[in-house]
Amino acid sequence: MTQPKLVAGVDCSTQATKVVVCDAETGEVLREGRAPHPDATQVDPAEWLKAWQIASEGLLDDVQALSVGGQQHGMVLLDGDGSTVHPAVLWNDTSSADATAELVAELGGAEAWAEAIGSLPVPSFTVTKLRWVQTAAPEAAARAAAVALPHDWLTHQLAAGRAGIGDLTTDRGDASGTGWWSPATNSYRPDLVERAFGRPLALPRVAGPREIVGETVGGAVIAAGTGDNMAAALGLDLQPGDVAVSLGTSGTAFATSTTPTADPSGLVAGFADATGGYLPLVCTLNAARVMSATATLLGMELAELDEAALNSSGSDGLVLLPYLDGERTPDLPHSTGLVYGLTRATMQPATMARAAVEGMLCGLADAVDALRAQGLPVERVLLLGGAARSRAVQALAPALLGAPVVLPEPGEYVALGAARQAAWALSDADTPPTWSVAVGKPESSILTDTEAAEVRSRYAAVLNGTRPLLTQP
Ligand SMILES: Nc1ncnc2c1ncn2[C@@H]1O[C@H](COP(=O)(O)OP(=O)(O)O)[C@@H](O)[C@H]1O
Ligand SMILES: O=C(CO)[C@@H](O)[C@H](O)COP(=O)(O)O
Repeated sequence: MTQPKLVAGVDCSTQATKVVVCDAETGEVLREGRAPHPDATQVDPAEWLKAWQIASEGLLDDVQALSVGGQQHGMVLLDGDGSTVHPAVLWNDTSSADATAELVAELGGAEAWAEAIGSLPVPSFTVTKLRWVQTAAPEAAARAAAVALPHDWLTHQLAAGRAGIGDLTTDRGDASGTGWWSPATNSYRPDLVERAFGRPLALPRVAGPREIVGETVGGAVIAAGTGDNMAAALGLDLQPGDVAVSLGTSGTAFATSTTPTADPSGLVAGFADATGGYLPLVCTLNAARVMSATATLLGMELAELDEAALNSSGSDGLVLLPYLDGERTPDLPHSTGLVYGLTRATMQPATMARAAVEGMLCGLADAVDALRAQGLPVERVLLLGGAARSRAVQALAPALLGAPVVLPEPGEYVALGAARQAAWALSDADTPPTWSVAVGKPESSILTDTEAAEVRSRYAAVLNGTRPLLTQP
């Protein structure tokens, strides 16, 4: 019997590195590993390499191809020898809020940015971090010769025999989150790097969707890799009419598109995908960790919080704005969380648990509405990420998101998408291999449409009523 060809996919995301090894033909997952990352918004990239070594230990011997999906936007600054000159500044670090405002104004406002790169930069975007580092760490900035993203950097470490920063590679999907690459024209805007940083920097070459960009010391070929959301879209085989809602560290809502978007409101980022198309996406800074932080506050395990939220009779007017790490959508980088509506009746652990889950989902419901406003059809929502395992989330999501919800069987869809890209690179086909994705039904809904509309309208009223407070540094 012939042995199946094996491919590996890596997800170097915010909280952990995850590795899956799959049958290249069917996508069946044969082995998995994971290792945590430090809990910080600025991280030495060497930590990702360590996590990769632990997560992939003993998994890769007979693997023929691999690919890296990575958290988007993180700024990795390198000197001429390829050494890092500053800790990587991650997508959820909001230090560049003032730099963002400066850059947006300098280019001529939101419309000008939407036209230039398909997105309005918020502090997550790498371009704003380039401006910020000039004043926050001028010595490091002075030594920088190249800028890369987390997946570019890890790919560079895994590729044997690369000569230096001139050999760095990226892909369309991840490049579209930098703020200096245009999905509509498929090209870099080096002028925007110079505007932000005051001088040019070497940029990774943008590889094609099924290109091989190197080889590991073990002889496995390395595919282009991509941003984590683009990899998840590939892992889910997202089709027109599908919207993925991912509840990991970030909350994201995204859909595939054959045409680029350019939303000057800044709600929808006009990203590219990993297949040659586009991936309009809305991202919040606060998702799964809203639930874990609320569990800590209430002295509960995550499973107890989930049970309490599910069995609560309702939030009874208690609203939790979940902006625990500041917020990106809505664009409120200086905001903090807020609880409104406390009475003796609502000041109960179960009501608080319910309000936390509802608050997190209301942010994502606004995200799905923003995609609708860009003309994207929302025929069904595929719910994924760590917090999609929560029964309360599953039971509240359909009514709050206003769409039928399906649950892809639990899995690491970013790593799976990266593995599918690796299998594609290994083949000589024009399209990625067909891997089936089994979907199941979520818990039964516990909110009527009328109740969901009330929850969302209270959330909007508290947000709008407190906006002046939430915008203050
Ligand atoms: N049953 C659950 N209910 C709520 N949150 C969960 C559950 N299981 C895992 N999580 C949370 O999911 C998060 C990890 O999700 P993941 O999608 O892997 O994130 P990331 O890709 O950003 O690292 C953690 O914050 C974890 O606490
Ligand atoms: O910034 C974005 C999307 O634009 C985030 O989605 C990051 O890509 C991090 O993702 P997770 O670690 O939460 O998966």
